[in-house]
Amino acid sequence: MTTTLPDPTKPMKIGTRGSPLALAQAYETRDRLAAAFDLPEAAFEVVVIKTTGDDRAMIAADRPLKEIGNKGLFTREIEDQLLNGEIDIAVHSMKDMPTEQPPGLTLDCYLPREDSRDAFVALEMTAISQLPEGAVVGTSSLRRKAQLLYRRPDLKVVEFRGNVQTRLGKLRDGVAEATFLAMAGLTRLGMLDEVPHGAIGPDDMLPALAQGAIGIERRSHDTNTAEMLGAIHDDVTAHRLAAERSFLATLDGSCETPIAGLAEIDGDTLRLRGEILRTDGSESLSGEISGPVSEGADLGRALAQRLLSRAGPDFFDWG
Ligand SMILES: NCc1[nH]cc(CCC(=O)O)c1CC(=O)O
Repeated sequence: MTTTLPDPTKPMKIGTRGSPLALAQAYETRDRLAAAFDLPEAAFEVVVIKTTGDDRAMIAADRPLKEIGNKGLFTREIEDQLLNGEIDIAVHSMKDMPTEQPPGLTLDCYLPREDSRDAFVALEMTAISQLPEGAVVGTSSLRRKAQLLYRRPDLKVVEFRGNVQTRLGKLRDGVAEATFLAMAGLTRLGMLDEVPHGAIGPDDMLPALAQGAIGIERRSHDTNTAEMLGAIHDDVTAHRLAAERSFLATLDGSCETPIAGLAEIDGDTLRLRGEILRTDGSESLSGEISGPVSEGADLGRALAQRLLSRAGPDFFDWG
């Protein structure tokens, strides 16, 4: 395929956070674009942008994410640079993306989705069921905490953040006996072999909506870039995310609310499973819906409304 870069005299600027996982996602995007258009690496520049979510003081290790108010926490500064024209595209983990984009920006390009499952990470165990009575588990995810306590009310959950090495260090130091990571993150970092883990299938625990998917955002009027992104866009991922993100949007959730779900496609049929929980894990409501692949967004809304109608008036009192 041939294309003109937004400005053929300058590299196309790919904006991303600076974490190892974010960089791996940006390089994957660059490599797919380079391959699709037979361009050299030098035709692209990866631009690292610091976000509020990367600010260590803001995100003190023991401060729960929900206190900080996380909608857009990892995206706002990147979107500002995109609107300013400092970068041409922004690469995001879809699981961290608010369900609506700011005016002027469009997010409709998805790379083929990686493994959507969670990984149970522990030094000598491979599944939640192996945790001894009363064990301590580290996670900062409200969803994982609620799902875990719903299954195992005997466990104790402590705040746990940091990169993969930091977390493994904490396990070795005995801060917790186990933690969770996304399989997609471990895979993209090439760390599946060095991190002891067991994959958690969706029948045992549903992942976060959009987990494992990368989305690429652009300026809405930048038709040249839109055309380029079309070459690396994955339609199957888009259909799955249409269902998952409309489910999430109807529940008005974000990555840090106890909502889980997964859409899968078999032939012409899309099957969406979803779960909402109380933060303390005392109650869980789950359900599923199936229908034509092309009606994913309607299915997501319908499943969300079904769960909402079953939830008591104070179910969403997430404090
Ligand atoms: N909320 C942080 C975050 N956002 C995306 C991923 C992993 C990669 C992905 O799900 O695409 C992670 C870390 C984790 O959950 O282990």
